[in-house]
Amino acid sequence: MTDPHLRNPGISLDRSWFEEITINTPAAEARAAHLGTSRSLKKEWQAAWLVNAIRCMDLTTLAGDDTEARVARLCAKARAPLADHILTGLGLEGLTTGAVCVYPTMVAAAVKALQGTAIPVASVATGFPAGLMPLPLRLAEIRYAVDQGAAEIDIVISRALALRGDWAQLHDEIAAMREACGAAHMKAILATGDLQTLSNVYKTSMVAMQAGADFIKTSTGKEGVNATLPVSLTMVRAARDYGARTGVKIGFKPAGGMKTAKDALNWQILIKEELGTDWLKPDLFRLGASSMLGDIERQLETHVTGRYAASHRHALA
Ligand SMILES: O=C[C@H](O)COP(=O)(O)O
Repeated sequence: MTDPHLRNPGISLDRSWFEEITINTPAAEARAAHLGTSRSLKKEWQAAWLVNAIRCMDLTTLAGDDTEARVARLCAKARAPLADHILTGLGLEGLTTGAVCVYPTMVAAAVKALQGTAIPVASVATGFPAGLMPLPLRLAEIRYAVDQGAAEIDIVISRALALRGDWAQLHDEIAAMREACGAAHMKAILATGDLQTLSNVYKTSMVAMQAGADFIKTSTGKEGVNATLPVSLTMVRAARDYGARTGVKIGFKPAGGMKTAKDALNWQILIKEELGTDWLKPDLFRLGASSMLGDIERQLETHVTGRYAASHRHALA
């Protein structure tokens, strides 16, 4: 993240901010469906929004067979996300992704591969993706990733605490994680596919922000259901409510299962309509995705050349 001042100091747990809240699921679903159809973007605007999606992308690899060589290739893509002729055709230079996101043991390789750039390395931590490790080990993993050079830490919350409404312990855990992050910005992954209701999503979002999360993030990419628009709407409204009470701007990161340029547009429309254009920058918005860049690159190539490109030409990410 480029602006070190954009931090959320957090506050003590205050249940009155969320305890009485219930989210009307059909209304949230209807609003989300409307967002996807409400705008038809003109070609130039569409290209500009797709370029912005790249700027805001946490280009991710989180696979059991990750290697330093794969991470190095991913970092090369983060440095130069579009082929030269597309970049030139768009009249751009110096475009990079928002960050690269990897497992803790891959942070050093990513830092090395990104030397000489301002691209931050984000690391998942705290027993990603399930988070089912003793708290001291989860905190030690954060410190390890920071020590390796991660500038951003994507923690996972304890779903069991959220599901049984143990907000005090959830707040304490997340606050301890925030402290372990030190200067690294903290994104709190709620794993919303595990949280059962949108009301739980709202409450958990609020507790994570009260505990000091700089960003709230939907999913690990490993739950049965990952980023959806109704869940995202619920989370950004919680972020808006937290901002109205505290004056602190919280970032939002949808992640998991987003693969298309259309997804990139839909989520940006959601952010613009709910939080405003101020949020459409890497300090406050990230798209977490391992396989969305290829489709965006194809769409931008079509825009520049007027011809549709075959998918094999943009194989990585
Ligand atoms: O944080 C990012 C997600 O893990 C990426 O999920 P994905 O592989 O479904 O794009």
